[in-house]
Amino acid sequence: MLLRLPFHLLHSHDHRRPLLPNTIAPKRFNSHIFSHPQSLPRTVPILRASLSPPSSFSEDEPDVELGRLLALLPEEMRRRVSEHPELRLLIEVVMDLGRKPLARFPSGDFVISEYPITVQDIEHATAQVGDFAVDNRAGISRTLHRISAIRNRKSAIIGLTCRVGRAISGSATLLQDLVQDGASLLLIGPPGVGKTTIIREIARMLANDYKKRVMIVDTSNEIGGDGDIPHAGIGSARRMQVPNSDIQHKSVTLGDEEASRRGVQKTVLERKGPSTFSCAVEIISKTQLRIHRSLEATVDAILSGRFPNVEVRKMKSQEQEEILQKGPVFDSTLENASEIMLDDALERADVQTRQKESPLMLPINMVEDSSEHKLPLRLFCYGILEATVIQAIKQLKMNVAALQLTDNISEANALLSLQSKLKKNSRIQAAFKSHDIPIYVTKTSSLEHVTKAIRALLSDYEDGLIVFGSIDKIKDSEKADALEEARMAIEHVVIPKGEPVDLLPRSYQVVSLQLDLVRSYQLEARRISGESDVYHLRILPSHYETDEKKTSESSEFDGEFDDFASSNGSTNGSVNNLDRLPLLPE
Ligand SMILES: Nc1ncnc2c1ncn2[C@@H]1O[C@H](COP(=O)(O)OP(=O)(O)OP(=O)(O)O)[C@@H](O)[C@H]1O
Repeated sequence: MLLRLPFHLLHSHDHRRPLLPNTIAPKRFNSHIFSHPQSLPRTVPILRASLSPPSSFSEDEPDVELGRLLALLPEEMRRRVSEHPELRLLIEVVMDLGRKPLARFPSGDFVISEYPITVQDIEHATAQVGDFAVDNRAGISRTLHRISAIRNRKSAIIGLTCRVGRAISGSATLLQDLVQDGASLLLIGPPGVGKTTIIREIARMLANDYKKRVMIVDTSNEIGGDGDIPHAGIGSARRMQVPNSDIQHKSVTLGDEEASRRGVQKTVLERKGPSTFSCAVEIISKTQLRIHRSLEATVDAILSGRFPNVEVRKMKSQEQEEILQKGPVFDSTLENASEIMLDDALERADVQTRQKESPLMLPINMVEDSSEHKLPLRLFCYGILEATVIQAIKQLKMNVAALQLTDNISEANALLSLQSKLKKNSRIQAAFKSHDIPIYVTKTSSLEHVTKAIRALLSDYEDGLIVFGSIDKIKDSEKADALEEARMAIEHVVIPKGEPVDLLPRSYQVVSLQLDLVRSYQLEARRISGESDVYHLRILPSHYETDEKKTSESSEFDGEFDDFASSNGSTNGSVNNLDRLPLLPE
């Protein structure tokens, strides 16, 4: 099995790339590579694993392993943490120079000492761990603990995060069938959600339960533990250490240089070929996952602004209750698979954080329905009261969710207008015509006529005469290009340099997609009309106040109808002949 990040999803830890409105990229993605020693490029099938633990699993008693981590602390701090009632659930200890040390538990942070961390405290800790590799991580021999360093500008260590590592049998239970399918899996999740733990467990299952020859390429010794003898948590899998993780990642990472080159040239990143991974797993919490069975379809969907189809998997609540009743289990001494530590509060916090932070993480309710999700028909009304339309919808006894009113042309699938009003407004006609949006007119705005109009419109829709906007007709690659161009401009110029950027000219619909992306970064943009129905977007940095912005605010189209009607000079005069519009039967 090969676990790697695909080109289009892999970013350095601090890159943020929201692709959907109201979401921010996860803080980081991690990758680990497993490969079969005899046939490196091929993926190795992962078979269904039984849940029974291997006979010999634990390197040492869990308390002994935890003790090795606590030994990094000065004595008084060690005593305070050891007395904590949730000691066995300890997640990590944070020691930052000049600050009070913290112990992180699922229930929250615990201040270990009122005295700030000194240089001596940090030296005491670092003296007991192995060498820090280029990724700034070190371990403690024959344990799964991981120590990450923060350095100052002169490279001296000024902060440590001491993460407790545990081998947990059953942590990969929810992925059994995927493991069995043998597909390449991409695991995505925010820090500390349990990716490493799952990968370790998959390796153990493969090696011990299925007698596969498994080689773990262990980037920072997180999976097999530090030292030359791997931790028992990987079972009989073998482990290959990586001397320089920089080189390993350069096969898979889009470097900053390359990224800025692309940004400057306004070329784009798109899915050029098949993904390395057939399937992706978003780890929402220790008890909940989202499966993207076709990673390619997910990426295509997100790039084109649609919601991907996902499968949500949760541990059964009964199982959770049993676990909670039994109490959390600290380490690999688990007797059966259901004994996985659960903490409700932690889990809820995980879900909430992720909904805010990740481009792939969609609101739960949206995700769960996404496979049956049917888009509503969006109607732009002109010269007809909204109340009349709503009444008509009621009269037709149709599902209100199936038809929505919009005052944004870029979203509309159809225009319903009073004939006399439309005749007088050539700009609206031209705007709808240029966007290839069908126009329906009624002679009066009475309920009867409006109802008939909507009935006719719906029947055309069902017959396929109205499509979901012409945006659907645009090639996915064009949408992907445009979105990537906007993202690059935002992340490489607008945000870091505080400068406005003009994007390449695009069709109105594509510019609308770019505008949505810009707004998801809480930035503003102006849609500027060019020749023959071509527009381009100018992305403005936050707090960008110039005469140009003020002028553009008053004169350029920002997607709202009124602005458009008053400013779209390019379509002025190209009046559609109203007589050729479909006039609804009275
Ligand atoms: N199923 C589980 N039950 C209980 N504890 C778990 C479970 N999975 C992981 N943990 C614990 O949660 C902590 C974080 O796990 P892990 O290091 O695997 O996360 P990660 O996603 O790989 O983190 P990072 O992104 O920071 O490398 C560890 O202390 C681990 O022991």
